[in-house]
Amino acid sequence: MIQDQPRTLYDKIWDDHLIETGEGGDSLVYIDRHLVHEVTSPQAFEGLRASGRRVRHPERTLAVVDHNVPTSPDRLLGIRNEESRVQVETLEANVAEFGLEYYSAADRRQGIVHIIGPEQGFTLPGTTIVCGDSHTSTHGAFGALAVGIGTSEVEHVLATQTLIQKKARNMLVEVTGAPPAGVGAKDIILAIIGRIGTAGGTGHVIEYAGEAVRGLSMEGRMTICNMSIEGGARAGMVAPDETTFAYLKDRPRAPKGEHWEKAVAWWRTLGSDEGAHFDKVVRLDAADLPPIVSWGSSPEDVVSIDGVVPDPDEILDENKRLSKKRALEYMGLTPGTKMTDIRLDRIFIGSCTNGRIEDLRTVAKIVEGRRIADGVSGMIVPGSGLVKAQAEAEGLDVILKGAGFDWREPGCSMCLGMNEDRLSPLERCASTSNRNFEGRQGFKGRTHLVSPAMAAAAAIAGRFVDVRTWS
Ligand SMILES: CC(C)[C@H](C(=O)O)[C@@H](O)C(=O)O
Ligand code: SF4
Repeated sequence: MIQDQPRTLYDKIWDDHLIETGEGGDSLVYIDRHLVHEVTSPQAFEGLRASGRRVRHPERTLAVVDHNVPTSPDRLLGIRNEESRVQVETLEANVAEFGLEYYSAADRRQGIVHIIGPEQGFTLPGTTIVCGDSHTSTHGAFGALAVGIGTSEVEHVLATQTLIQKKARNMLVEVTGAPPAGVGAKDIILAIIGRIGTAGGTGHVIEYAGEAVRGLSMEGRMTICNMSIEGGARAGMVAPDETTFAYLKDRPRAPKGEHWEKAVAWWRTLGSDEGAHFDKVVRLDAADLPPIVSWGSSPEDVVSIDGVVPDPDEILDENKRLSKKRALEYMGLTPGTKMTDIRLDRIFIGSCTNGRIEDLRTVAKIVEGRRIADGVSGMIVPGSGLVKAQAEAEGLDVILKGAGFDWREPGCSMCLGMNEDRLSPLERCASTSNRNFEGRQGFKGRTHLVSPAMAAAAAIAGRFVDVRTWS
């Protein structure tokens, strides 16, 4: 390791955690934090049991239920769906057996795994964080190296607190300018994925930089890093700064007193050095970025709100043309249709992409004193119990319910419909989540990925609208 070479944020965290590199580049990396949820952990715990192992560092592990929990007000009475109930009960038995800290559905700190980590100060700059979940990239917003892992790797981390990885390449996404009113983090990341495609970040860790990223709150940075995986990247990161420190200060698991001062001093050194090498660089100007809406069944299928449904016949590559044609068919859309003419049946506001307090404030501001359009139903699922409590303390729930939204308990919910929150076949939904795959929100359901502002305005108008000019 040549220390005087300029290094990126990713290089620095990698070097700090590297234990050993073997043949072919396989490296053993130390893992500081491990988040666990009910979907990807059962076989991992089973593996530990089978080999008679314990969890190496229970204090570095935090477990929560999120994917399978109902979001209805009566959810503590029990889970009706057998599969979901078994998954939750299995996690509960495992955390008890292995002595892990766990937030159950009855705990007000419970929520989506990628929302509770930052909220508790479990997610910290300069750390390595893993979770058996692809959207672990969210935590990179804090200047952490956060990667999603598979179930066998979950077992490996539980048993050893290490992980085998190959070092990825460095990619810089620089977002200049300040976005116009009504345009935010979600539009920025959708635009980036639209530009680079779902494979654009393959083999890379993306660092997001530039004025527009610096200007974002931690919530906005999390939204961007969250969807790095949708752009194919291993992880996404933002160098920590004053915004990061202000967010983390006094969080339950953040360092305190003298330790805090020392930590901040170290965190300040983590940013990429001047002249550090990036293997790939992408630049985007946010200054004239329009609100972005997805039209197809991949997060790269995006278009400006003032655009039209694209015509796949114009695509030269045959495979791509056929796949985009199929996407349009699935979505029930015709090329040339103005995006603002697309009518909606459902609105879903939530998920680890946009289920945080800032998102709910944005929505409340837009819908205050108005009503959801006739024939449209809207559901708001706070990302965690603490987000919900904060929203209620601010009176947002009253505004949202007053507008006709269903105000739910926290969880992943209709982001992927592992609980009973699902679209019916052919229902069209404006969703603040991150994936618009076929069937993602319910069999034959049609998902359009949008920002919280767009979802709110679309709920009122009953169709997509240009939130820059809509009032
Ligand atoms: C269930 C889980 C493994 C999955 C993921 O890894 O991302 C889910 O969170 C998702 O968003 O599709
Ligand atoms: S909210 Fe959606 S994307 Fe996030 S962890 Fe849950 S299912 Fe995955």
